[in-house]
Amino acid sequence: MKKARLIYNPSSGREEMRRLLPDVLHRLDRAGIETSCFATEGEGDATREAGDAVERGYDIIIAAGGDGTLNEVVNGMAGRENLPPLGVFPLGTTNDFARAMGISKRWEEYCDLVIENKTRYIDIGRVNGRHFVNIAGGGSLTELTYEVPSRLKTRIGQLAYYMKGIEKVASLSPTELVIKAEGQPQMHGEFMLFLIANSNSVGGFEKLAPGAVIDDGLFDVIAVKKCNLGEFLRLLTLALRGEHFNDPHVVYFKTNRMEVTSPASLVQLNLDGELGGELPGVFEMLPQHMRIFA
Ligand SMILES: Nc1ncnc2c1ncn2[C@@H]1O[C@H](COP(=O)(O)OP(=O)(O)OP(=O)(O)O)[C@@H](O)[C@H]1O
Repeated sequence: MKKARLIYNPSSGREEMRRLLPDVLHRLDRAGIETSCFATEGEGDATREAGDAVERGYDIIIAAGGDGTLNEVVNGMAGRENLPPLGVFPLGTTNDFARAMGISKRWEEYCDLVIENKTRYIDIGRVNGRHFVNIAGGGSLTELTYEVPSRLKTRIGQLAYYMKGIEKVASLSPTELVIKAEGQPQMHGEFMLFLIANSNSVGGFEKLAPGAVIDDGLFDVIAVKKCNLGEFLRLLTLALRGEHFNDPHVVYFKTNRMEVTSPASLVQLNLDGELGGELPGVFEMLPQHMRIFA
């Protein structure tokens, strides 16, 4: 009998997990996977619990929640020895990672993938001792994802992000950054924002980094140079269609290591949608560091 630890955030998305839990446990148990559960109560719980689950030798860890819960579980696991494969039940509002990996929202199908042990390797990003699976970024608009209150997301879903986005656009401003990336000339200038993508589904924009591959050992970096509000809004609409790469304000390249500093101001980092410290940051790749069921 295999042993699995299911770590779930009961507040994620539309709070579906409580309702699904008995059926999920029954399906896994019938297939020989004995699963115990842990419900998070707040920040840091999923990280602690995932670390414990690796140390206690569970054969499988499952993260059920949004991208924030997944990021916490990955942070509890990454860097440890003998990592078990990770399952991802997408129950959040956006579920960027699950979308990038083609993970089904139908829980029965996903349980069957876990039962059949279908796994693949994924790269993990690291900055200043913290990890991310999907995206790291900083600058204008990137603070949006962690400023939207969880209760609002439960009530109105994705719309909560759009509302906050409209509020934020009014206060767009550039930041002075120095970007040193492996294989690239150093850049020093004013930027609206920078994004370091590990997967190709970022902030609900599926075409923002279409070239990003989850197991190629490389980040896709997109930085937007200083521009005015009209130019920025135009870029956003181009990005929806994946047509932003030829815009003169966009810098795009691939790298496996990058250092970003902000000489003049404090710049917070967004890691998978959550607040992840601040610059300076050294972004490093842990190639094919983990296996996930997908
Ligand atoms: N029981 C709980 N009640 C309220 N918040 C919680 C609870 N457990 C964890 N959290 C917090 O929830 C956040 C993560 O939420 P998560 O990403 O899973 O869902 P979401 O916000 O609905 O989805 P998405 O990130 O896709 O928008 C973390 O900041 C964590 O601290």
